[in-house]
Order: sequence, then C-alpha cells, then structure tokens
Amino acid sequence: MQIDLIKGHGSGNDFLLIDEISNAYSFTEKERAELARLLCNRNTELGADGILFVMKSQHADGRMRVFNADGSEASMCGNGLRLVARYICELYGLNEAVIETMKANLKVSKQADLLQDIHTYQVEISPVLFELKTLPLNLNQPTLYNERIKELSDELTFTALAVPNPHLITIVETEQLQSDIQKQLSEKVNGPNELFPDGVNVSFVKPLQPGAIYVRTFERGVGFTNACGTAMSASSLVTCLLELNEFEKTINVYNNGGKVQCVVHQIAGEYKIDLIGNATYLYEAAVEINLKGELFTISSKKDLMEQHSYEKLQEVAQQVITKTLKG
Ligand SMILES: N[C@@H](CCC[C@H](N)C(=O)O)C(=O)O
Repeated sequence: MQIDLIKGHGSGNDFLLIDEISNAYSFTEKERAELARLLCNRNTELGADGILFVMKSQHADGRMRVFNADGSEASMCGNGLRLVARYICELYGLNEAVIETMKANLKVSKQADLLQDIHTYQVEISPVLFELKTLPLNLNQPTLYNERIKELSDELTFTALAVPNPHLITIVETEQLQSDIQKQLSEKVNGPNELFPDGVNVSFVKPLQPGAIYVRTFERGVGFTNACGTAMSASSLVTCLLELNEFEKTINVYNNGGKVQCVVHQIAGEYKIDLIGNATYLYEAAVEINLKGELFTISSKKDLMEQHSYEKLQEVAQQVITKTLKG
C-alpha cells in the first residue's frame, strides 16, 4: 500500500499524521497497530512517538485516533490533538473546531503564535477523572491524592488521574529527577503488573517558580518522550490542587522538547484544562509499505521548513531548564 503522511510535533513529541478524510484508505484494526509499530520504529527513516489517524466524524469537524509506537491505542493525546486541530482547521478554513476523540468531543482553536512563525493551537483536555477504576489502578481505595504507593517508592507521593488516558504524577526535587527512579518505576508499572494492568503515563514534576513547572514523562507504549501533552495538563492540575499554582492562571510548562502553556479551570466541581502550544510540521512524505514483510520505502519527501522557527522557542526553554534545574 502507498500512504501519504505528514510528520509533525508538539513540543518535540512527534507523530505521523495520516489523513483518512481526503484519502480513500481503509485500514483494518490490525493494520493500524502494525503501521504504528513499523513506521514509528526509531531505527527506520521515519520513527515517531505515535500515529495520528485523522478521520471523518458524524458528530464533529473531524475525528482523531492515536496509536502509540508499540501499536497500542491511546484514548487521548494532547500534543497530537494540536496537530490534528491544525490539520482540520486548515483543511476546512476554520479558526476553531470540535474534534471527536475516543471518549470525548473536544474544542480546539487557533491561537496567536507563541513566537514568530510558530503555528499555535489550544486544545481542551477533558474529562478529568480521579476514580482509580478509570485508569485502572488496583488499590483498595477510591482515589489516590498525593499519597504513597508502597509497592513503588518509600519516598515519593503520587496522584492518579485520567484525562481520560491514565496518569501517575509525583512532585519531585532535582536530585530525584537526576536519579533513575523514574525509569525503574515506570518500567515496572508498564510491564506485566497487578497495580496498573493497562500501564500508565508516569510524570515527574518539578515546580520552578509560581506559574512555571518542568515535567518529564515516561509514556505508556513509548518510553521517555520529549513531552506529553496530557501529562503536562494533568501535572498542571495537580500543582493547582497542591496550591503550588493557581486555577485560571497561565502555567508555563517546560519540557525537554520546549514549552507549552496550561490553564486549569474548575467549573461546578469539575476540572478541565486548556493546553496551548505549537503544532509544527516537519515534512510530508509518500511511503510504499509492505506490512507482511515489515518493510517500507520512502518514495518522496518534502521538508516543510517550519522547524527553524520552533528551535528559537526550544533554545529559550532549554536556558530556563538549565538555569533552574542544573543550578
Ligand atoms: N503524548 C501524548 C499521549 C499519548 C498517549 C499515551 N502514550 C498513552 O498511552 O496514554 C500526549 O501528548 O498526550
């Protein structure tokens, strides 16, 4: 089969976007998973954290399905949704749209460029669920809010929430970021284990100053990524609940791929988060794929010349991270 795709990123969390609206592809479920494993493999010429399938929707302007690099399907993807938001808005000439995701129809909108020539989009992160059965997390209690999990660590305290993909968040000191605790703990909860039978995205969060945090995430189905949009949103909410940040105020969220902004809303006892950041295209490519042989070749590739503008934001973000984390 031949597929046209766009490679893009949100905060360096990179995806292959496949348009099933304008192209008459018809993938089976098995093929979607196989495509993700084959094309996202970092040892190939493409490589990515996941695939975004952009589809028609009966109820919204478009629909997103996201597959992790290991072929598993995720219910949500914040950085990926910004890319899909851009794609749908540009396809139909819109400034705002509604995108159907696995568990919710979410509002997205075009925003002023974060920095010159950086395409910027805001996406809604909701619903937010704290019931452990929604992740699922098998503990004998209904929720987990800033508490220890004895099987995981004697020193760290965790909050568990689904937005609606599952997240485990802990606030840490610089030394804990520098140690390999996050890797060990994340591999444990993402391998065969009784606590998190479906795995979980694990974020270490370091408050930098009021209104600014650093987040590093080990993503379920991928491993460490430059950034995870839903994780940064969930982390922002947790810092508001812990009174390290304020509801309704912009939080700058630094990550290894750059920076995004989050605003956490509390409306009638429910939470929702605005995630604002780049939607940068790297290149478009046509790919000839032999799924049975687990092979593909790239028949054409065109650089979309957007990364240079993004690198300026990345430089500034790196300076902040280096100054505040490394002293
Ligand atoms: N990077 C994404 C989240 C992708 C899905 C995640 N790995 C999962 O399995 O839940 C984001 O930006 O939110």
